[in-house]
Amino acid sequence: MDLVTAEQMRQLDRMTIEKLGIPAIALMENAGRAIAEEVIALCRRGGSAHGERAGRSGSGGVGGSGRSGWSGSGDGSEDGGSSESGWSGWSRSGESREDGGASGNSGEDGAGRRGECGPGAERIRGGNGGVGGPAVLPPGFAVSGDRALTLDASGEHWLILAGKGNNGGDGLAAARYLREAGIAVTLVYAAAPESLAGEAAVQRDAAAAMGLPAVVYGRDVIDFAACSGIVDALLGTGSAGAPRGAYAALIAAANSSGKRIVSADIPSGLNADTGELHEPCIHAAVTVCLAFLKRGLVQYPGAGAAGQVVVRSIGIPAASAREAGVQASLLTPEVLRTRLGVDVSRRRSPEGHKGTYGHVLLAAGSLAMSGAGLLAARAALRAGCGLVTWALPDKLLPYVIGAAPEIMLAAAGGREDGTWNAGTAAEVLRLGAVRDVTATGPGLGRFEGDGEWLRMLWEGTQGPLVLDADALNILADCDYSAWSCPGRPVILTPHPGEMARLAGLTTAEVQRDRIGLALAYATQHGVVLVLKGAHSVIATPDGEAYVNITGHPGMGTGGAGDVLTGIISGLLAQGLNAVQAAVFGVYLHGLAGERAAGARTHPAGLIAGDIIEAL
Ligand SMILES: NC(=O)C1=CN([C@@H]2O[C@H](COP(=O)(O)OP(=O)(O)OC[C@H]3O[C@@H](n4cnc5c(N)ncnc54)[C@H](OP(=O)(O)O)[C@@H]3O)[C@@H](O)[C@H]2O)[C@@H](O)CC1
Ligand SMILES: Nc1ncnc2c1ncn2[C@@H]1O[C@H](COP(=O)(O)OP(=O)(O)O)[C@@H](O)[C@H]1O
Ligand SMILES: [K+]
Repeated sequence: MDLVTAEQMRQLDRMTIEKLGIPAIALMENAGRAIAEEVIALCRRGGSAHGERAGRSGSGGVGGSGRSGWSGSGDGSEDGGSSESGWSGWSRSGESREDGGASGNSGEDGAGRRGECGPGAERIRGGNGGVGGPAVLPPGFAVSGDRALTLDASGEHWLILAGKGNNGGDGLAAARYLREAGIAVTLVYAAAPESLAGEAAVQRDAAAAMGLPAVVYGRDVIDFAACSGIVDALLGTGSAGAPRGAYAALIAAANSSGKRIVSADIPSGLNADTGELHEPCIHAAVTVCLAFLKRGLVQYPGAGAAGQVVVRSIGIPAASAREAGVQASLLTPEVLRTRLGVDVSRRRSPEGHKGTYGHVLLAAGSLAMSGAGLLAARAALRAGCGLVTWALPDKLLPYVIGAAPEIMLAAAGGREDGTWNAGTAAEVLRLGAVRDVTATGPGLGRFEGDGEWLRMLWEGTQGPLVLDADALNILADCDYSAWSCPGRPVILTPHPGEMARLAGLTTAEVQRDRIGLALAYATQHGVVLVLKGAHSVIATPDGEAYVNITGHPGMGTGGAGDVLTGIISGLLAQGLNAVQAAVFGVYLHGLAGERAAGARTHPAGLIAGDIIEAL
């Protein structure tokens, strides 16, 4: 599933309108219809404002998954839902929605019988809901109605907050479909209706011609208390900066009404590219994202304001995304399989032996932080590599003998107090020369001459090099652009604090636009970059980015990152290339974290070792 910026979205609109000749008003009609269908689906579910949002962030409950409420229907992308890798949160429009969903325009019931359960079909065939329970219909002729746009006996009354741009136009189109579905609507114009132009003005006139009641902010009384839900069509991808004037007032009133809010495209007040929340910003129960997923909807804090995100097709071909230079994707098993060529089933050859699956050299740990090395080494083995050698300071070795009997230990020298020193570089290089991957950083600590130590590894390591934790802090203190590079891949796995040091920014600046920063850093420095944290971003040297949504807040626990280093290294040893290993490693790490959190009495009890055991 592609992730677009507002500018890319404008380009995709233009390409569709100019190259395919699809009129802009047709796209707006599709948008309006999609929004209306999702409102109706929400009404059917009967979700309360807070109930829906609890689903989205349902990670706090016992066994909850951090993405349990995501149900993007995946139109406009190549991704179908797949549960085989625990990806049950996403489902393709109309294929497997459990809610009788919006998108299920097929008149298909939960058992997959076509044409038998849609309200239209029931009426035409005389109904089957009478005394005695559901009748078994004979096979044969059937007709189904437009179930996605039908809501019987609704008693619903929705306010449609409309801005004066195309986002407002989408909302006005949705209002007509809602009215058709039997839902009472009142249009609330943020600006004088006469100020609307283009397609939005066409929608205004169509709504007026249908006799939809309308009020105007600043002129009329707006009764939020009387409505049952709100469509937020104030600001979309054309918004700039914090909402002003009437827009700000309407957003604040909508939020404080406590009513269910369905946002058109993005919650008004959200930066569509970065996920930054302006003040005020709509807090939606559902966001009906049009055509392509906007980057801001997957980056926090924006991801927290969007509620359940549903991506709906409006007639812009999915394939045009690559043509428009879109280089970011949501990480799904489908992307792993098709775009990255990863065997997500992790098949093993029946003839395979430990030599088949590669050998990791891990240079990590020191007396006070030996656990970091142990976690990374064990995680590499659990990721499936054949052998792990853990290089560590001589003085540490006696203390870890037997801690994990599967791991081979190699004393690398170091100081009397069990820490590393610059002189160990030659030994680490010697050990690494006959292994498939070298990883370093967890529990490494800082030491005199560590910059030169890392330079020797950087320039001398022939296989893939994974740097985490203190190795990143060392790197941040070096001008490594001057270091020679033997042409092997480097994977950096910073958390936001480490990223801030690497990029010379504050942590807040790092978090402001994680996708943009990760892409810029990876391409500038020629590295694969894993920017960790909720919705980790993986960026490649050739300018692709992947956003991972597996994981759990319970993973905010010491050592969870060391486990990731081990997993990525273990996958590299098995022959995955650097991008595959980084992306799949992050995905598996998150999945294991979810499983581990689910296995605890409370997810807060999760510790890093649990993630390893859940691999
Ligand atoms: N074919 C198409 O075109 C398709 C379009 N689509 C839909 O269009 C949306 C994009 O529409 P858009 O480009 O018209 O911009 P939009 O988000 O409505 O906002 C612009 C208006 O807001 C105003 N405004 C801006 N910032 C503001 C602020 N801070 N505070 C207050 N006001 C502010 C600005 O006012 P101005 O600055 O000009 O005075 C202007 O009037 C997109 O998200 C999707 O929903 C899709 O359906 C696909 C097909
Ligand atoms: N809220 C969250 N959702 C998903 N993953 C998370 C969350 N919080 C932390 N993680 C993951 O846990 C790991 C923590 O890594 P890090 O901060 O380096 O820990 P440490 O340095 O203690 O090993 C990262 O992979 C991060 O993406
Ligand atoms: K909006």
